[in-house]
Formats: sequence, structure tokens, C-alpha cells
Amino acid sequence: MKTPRPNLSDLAASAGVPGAKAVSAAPATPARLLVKVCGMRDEAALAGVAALAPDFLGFIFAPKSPRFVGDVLAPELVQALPPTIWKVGVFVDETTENILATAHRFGLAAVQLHGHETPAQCEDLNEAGLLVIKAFSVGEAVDFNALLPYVPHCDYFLFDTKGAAPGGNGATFDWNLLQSYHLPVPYFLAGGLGLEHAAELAALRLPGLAGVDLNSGFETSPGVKDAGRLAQMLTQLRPGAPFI
Ligand SMILES: O=C(O)c1ccccc1N[C@@H]1O[C@H](COP(=O)(O)O)[C@@H](O)[C@H]1O
Repeated sequence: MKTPRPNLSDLAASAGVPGAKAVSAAPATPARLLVKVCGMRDEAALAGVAALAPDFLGFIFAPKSPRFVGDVLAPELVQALPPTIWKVGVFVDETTENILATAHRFGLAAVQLHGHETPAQCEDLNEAGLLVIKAFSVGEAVDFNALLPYVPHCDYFLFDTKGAAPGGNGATFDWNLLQSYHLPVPYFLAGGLGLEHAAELAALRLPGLAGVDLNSGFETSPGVKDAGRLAQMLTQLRPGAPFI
């Protein structure tokens, strides 16, 4: 899943280095957006959501989250999910040692880092064989050049709405801010996405946009996903997909 990266002079140019020709290295939006369903915690819903064949399923290992997996889900249940689904552990300012131990225990192939993790930590986790998704909070403005040190060490970025909690705030941000994205790392759009956004998301074309992250907008209570509503969303995002 590693993305081919442009050379450093291209990156310098996109970062606005004087004398360098400005280019956008951002990949185009694919015809079919990747879908990540996050915050799985409820054993009863797990099989139903997995049957919808999301590309990624996220499990939150941040103790302060109402979606914290803790001891609620048996690691074996996560390990037994179809290998076609990327299993993602979501962490907030956790040590590399603890992340690796949790990834091993639950059979996670990917991590989503939702705190103040450094490029060096992303590198260590990537070198350990994990797919790395680094999340960034978006407020009223965004400086994509500040993300340059992360570029070589992340497979995806994820842009989420800035809020009181590190994630799962259930609020959208102004997606137009992503029009000026110029980096080579593809990203997930996150933050308050719900069924009401389905048509807009299906038609959305933004530089670098690779997928969407569905979380609190598809719950009956925190961590309890509504497989019916998710099925409706996926039907609109993936017209003609085999599961419907
Ligand atoms: O959902 C949580 O509780 C959470 C806690 C800590 C870090 C990340 C978390 N969720 C991620 O937040 C975004 C947006 O979620 P929402 O749609 O606004 O509910 C998403 O990427 C989740 O993976």
C-alpha cells in the first residue's frame, strides 16, 4: 500500500522553496473512495459491519474515548476478521512499545495516530511493518507545508475537525480548505460524516482525497454502529458494489 513518492526537489517546490517550480504532487481522487469505518466496539455489530466489506475497520485504543476497546472486544474477534479488511488501531499519544504490543495482540495491520505523534514515531511504526495513518485536526485554516516532515513516513494522512476531544467530535470542517492540498500522501476525510453527506461525498473531487472515515455519524450509541445506515452509505458511495 506504499505510495510512490516524488523526489525531494518536487517536494521543495511544492513547499514554496524560492526558485523551485511550484507543483502539486497530490494524487487525484480515485473513482471509488476508500471507506474506513471507525470506533468498532460492539461485538454484536462487528460481523454485520464487516459483511459490508469496508476497506478499513478502526478500533480505538485511547482510554478517554467512549469508543475505547479496552477489554470489551476479544482480540480473537478482531484477528478473525476477513484479511481483505485493514484492521486499524487508533491511538492518541501512546508509546511505540504499547502500540506495537496492541497491534500484535489484536492482529492490527495499520495504526491511526490521532495525537501529537512525531515524524520519528511514524517512521518507527512504519519500519515495524505497520501502515501509518497520521491524523491532523483542521480548524479555520491549514498549513500543509507543516506536514512535510511526515511525508516519507506515512501511508495516509487523515484530516479531522478540530474540537474539544482528539477525535470523534462529530463535527465537519470546511472541506474547501483541502483544495490547496499539494502533498503526495493521499488522505482520508473525517469529522462528523453522516448519511446526509453521501451524495456530496460520492461526487467530491479534491487533490489527494483517497477515502472517508465514518464514525459517530453512524451509531446508535458511542461505539455501537448502525449496520443498516452504514449499508445505505456504502450503497451511495459504491454504486453497483457486490454486497448490495
Ligand atoms: O471516535 C473517537 O472517540 C476518537 C477518539 C480519539 C481519537 C480518534 C477518535 N475517532 C476518530 O475521529 C475522527 C472523526 O470522528 P467523527 O466522525 O467526528 O465521530 C475519525 O477519524 C475517527 O477515527
